[in-house]
Amino acid sequence: MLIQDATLADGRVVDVRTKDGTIKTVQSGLDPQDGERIIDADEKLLLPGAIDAHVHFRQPGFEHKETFETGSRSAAAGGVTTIVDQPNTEPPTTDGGAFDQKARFASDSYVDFGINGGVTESWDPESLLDRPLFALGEVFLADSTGEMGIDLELFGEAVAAATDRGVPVTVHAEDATMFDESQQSGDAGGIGIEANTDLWSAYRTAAAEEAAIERAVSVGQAHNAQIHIAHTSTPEGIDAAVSGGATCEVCPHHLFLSRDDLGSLGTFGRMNPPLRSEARRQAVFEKVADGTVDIIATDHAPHTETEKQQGVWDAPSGVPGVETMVPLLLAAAAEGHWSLERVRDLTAANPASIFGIETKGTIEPGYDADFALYDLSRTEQIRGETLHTKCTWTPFEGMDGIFPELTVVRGSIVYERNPIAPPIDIDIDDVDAPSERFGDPVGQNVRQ
Ligand SMILES: NC(=O)N[C@@H](CC(=O)O)C(=O)O
Ligand SMILES: [Zn+2]
Ligand SMILES: [Zn+2]
Repeated sequence: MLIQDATLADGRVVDVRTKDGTIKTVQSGLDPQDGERIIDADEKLLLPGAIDAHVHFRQPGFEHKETFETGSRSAAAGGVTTIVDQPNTEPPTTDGGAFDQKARFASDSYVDFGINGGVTESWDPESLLDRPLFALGEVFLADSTGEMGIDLELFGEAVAAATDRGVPVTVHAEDATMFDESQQSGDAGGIGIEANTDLWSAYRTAAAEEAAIERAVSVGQAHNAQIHIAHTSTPEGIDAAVSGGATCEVCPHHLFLSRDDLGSLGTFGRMNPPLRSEARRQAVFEKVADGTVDIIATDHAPHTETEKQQGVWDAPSGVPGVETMVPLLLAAAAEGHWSLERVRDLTAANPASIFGIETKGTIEPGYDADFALYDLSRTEQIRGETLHTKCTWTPFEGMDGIFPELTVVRGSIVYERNPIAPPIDIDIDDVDAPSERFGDPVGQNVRQ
């Protein structure tokens, strides 16, 4: 494949030649070779495929919410070429057998994947850590979907066991003893968007996140472990992670939404950790823009609309996001909030280097040919009904996004927005949405 005249995040306009799934050459003025597929990028933006280090694709156990097939199509259509699945499935990924079973399901994936292992009282560290885990995590220090919360003693044992094997640990850091129970007697409102979900934000306090992060990083330091704090939602939490020697991630919902949005989102804005005050959101945004935060990951946590149509205390926690992460970040870049290089680093280069995925995250010779092409002049409004996840809704409905035209995984086109030759059985005049096409599910485990 030869991609001609692509603009990289640093502004260089280059040709990119791939061969056998790998980037061969990056320079301008390359001549096409016999039989080579040529893609004219027309100076559109070519980003390394995003690595979303935090998704819940729900398989096995909750296939009505998502599967590797549907979740990875959503990833591909959002410019994400590697996803990392979390362990709160059924069975939970807490032993070698459960890991192997999940790995078989994951072979349906359109994009590359990593599989995390989880910790519960009944986990089997021997067999689990024997498998090619992406990371141990997310290790839940408080209950979230799946009720896998554990105490600090078990956390310490888990960190020690993972570190022995050179495996990084990702942490869901909230301290349930610091939740504000008094909120439970507040006016809960109705169901779904009528629910008073601000109570959820008031209940799972910012202080509970900061305290749990402080504890997690100190356990990490005691064991000389590699700790990554998942979905930090507060500036205090980010500072605690960074000063404690951990890396941290921020999710698009904590970057673009706040408690001020809960009036219209209701339970569709309930997740863990919860949405924070607008002032905290802005401070988190600043820390992403200035490079304090290491990565953006989505915590893509689909639940059906029916499941969300409950009261504030009964609806499940979590929102989808794998398809809208890069589009939202690029739209914000187009508005001048951060550079394209920042987007590239937060979504590709940094996750690759933090988790030691040596062949991904960079458009340079020798790396995997994972990338996506974007037309920065084509901002559109995000619509839940056009996304490819099983989840029919998005908390980002109506917000600006810049979606990819083309997504490539190890040299294979997995998603094409406006195929140059439309499929013959579709009359292009009959479709009002842009036509699009998926390639084959070529996904492989990034750890062998
Ligand atoms: N974030 C959430 O609110 N929910 C996640 C679990 C998690 O990441 O805590 C889910 O699996 O639904
Ligand atoms: Zn979590
Ligand atoms: Zn999660």
